Amino acid sequence: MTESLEQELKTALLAVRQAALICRTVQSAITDEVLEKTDKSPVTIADFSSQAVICRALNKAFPEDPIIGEEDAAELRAPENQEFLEKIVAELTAASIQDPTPENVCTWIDFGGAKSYSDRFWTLDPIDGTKGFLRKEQYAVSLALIVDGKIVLGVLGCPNMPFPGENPTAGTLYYAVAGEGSYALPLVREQEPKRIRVTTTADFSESRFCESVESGHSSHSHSQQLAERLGISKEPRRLDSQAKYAVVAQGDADIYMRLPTRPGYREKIWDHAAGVLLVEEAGGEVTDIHGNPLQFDQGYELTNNQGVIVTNGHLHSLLIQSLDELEF
Ligand SMILES: Nc1ncnc2c1ncn2[C@@H]1O[C@H](COP(=O)(O)O)[C@@H](OP(=O)(O)O)[C@H]1O
Ligand SMILES: [Mg+2]
Ligand SMILES: [Mg+2]
Ligand SMILES: [Mg+2]
Repeated sequence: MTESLEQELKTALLAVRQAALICRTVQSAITDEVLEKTDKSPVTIADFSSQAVICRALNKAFPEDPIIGEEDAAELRAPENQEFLEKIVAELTAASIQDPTPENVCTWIDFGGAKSYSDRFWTLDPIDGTKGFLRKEQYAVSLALIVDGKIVLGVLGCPNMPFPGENPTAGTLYYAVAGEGSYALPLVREQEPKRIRVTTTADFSESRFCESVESGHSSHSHSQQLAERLGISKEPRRLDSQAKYAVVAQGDADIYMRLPTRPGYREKIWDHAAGVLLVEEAGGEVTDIHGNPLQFDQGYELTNNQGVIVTNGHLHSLLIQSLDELEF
């Protein structure tokens, strides 16, 4: 292990595990506790609880490090959302988090309020795939450390991804360190991590791809066109969140396509950073739809990139070539 990142990895694994277990408790209990954000997307008690727990832990261990997180506490501070905030306090109390007063909870969430690039920062998606979370399907708690524009550490907590040999509800905790490979372990307990690797599939006719459940996040019509051109006949696997990166990293699919639904949308760094390192360290390749590397040194968005293409490496250049012929 890169000696200098040992403490970072330990802190990140502990925090993501704790947050993912809180999310699981909330998911099993609620269906309707949703706030609507200004962009109309949903956010739940679990999103806020997860961000609070992880930012609190990071701030304690690395007080100098900025955190670019998806959520902020502005709406929680509004008087009409006091009851909602109290529910977050109750979840954190039940999880034995120390001193979760309403004020502290808002402060912890807002530790994740950095917006711009710096030489060393964390990026956090407290629940990636909130829509999947609400459907009781896949979602992920995603945390990555970026140093000099390079992702050096990524942790992905996936409470609904089965770990081989464990009870299907055990969930999986994935992590990768730059230069050290990608690993999986059960979410519920300490165990020797298992190295994961991408497939060696080199033929599109034998390949399987995955994509978003939400056609508003990734164009299903374009991926279908592309699959026809390339002779991909297997049905796509549709699942929410960065669990798709994990699926490619552990060899359960060969490709993950995220094809733009509208030209102006820019991907958010917290939707990708941990997943990208997980796939790269498992031997795969990640670029945008033009074949350019994703640039994590632009702030909270991938300003210079459009869409995302993830493969086992063998299929990458042909896929990018075929994409060039489609209109976006
Ligand atoms: N038009 C769009 N194109 C691509 N991604 C989008 C999008 N609108 C929202 N998203 C992102 O899609 C993420 C979910 O990805 P997926 O569809 O793969 O599950 C959301 O993360 P959150 O659920 O954290 O808000 C959100 O950031
Ligand atoms: Mg969201
Ligand atoms: Mg997300
Ligand atoms: Mg999110």
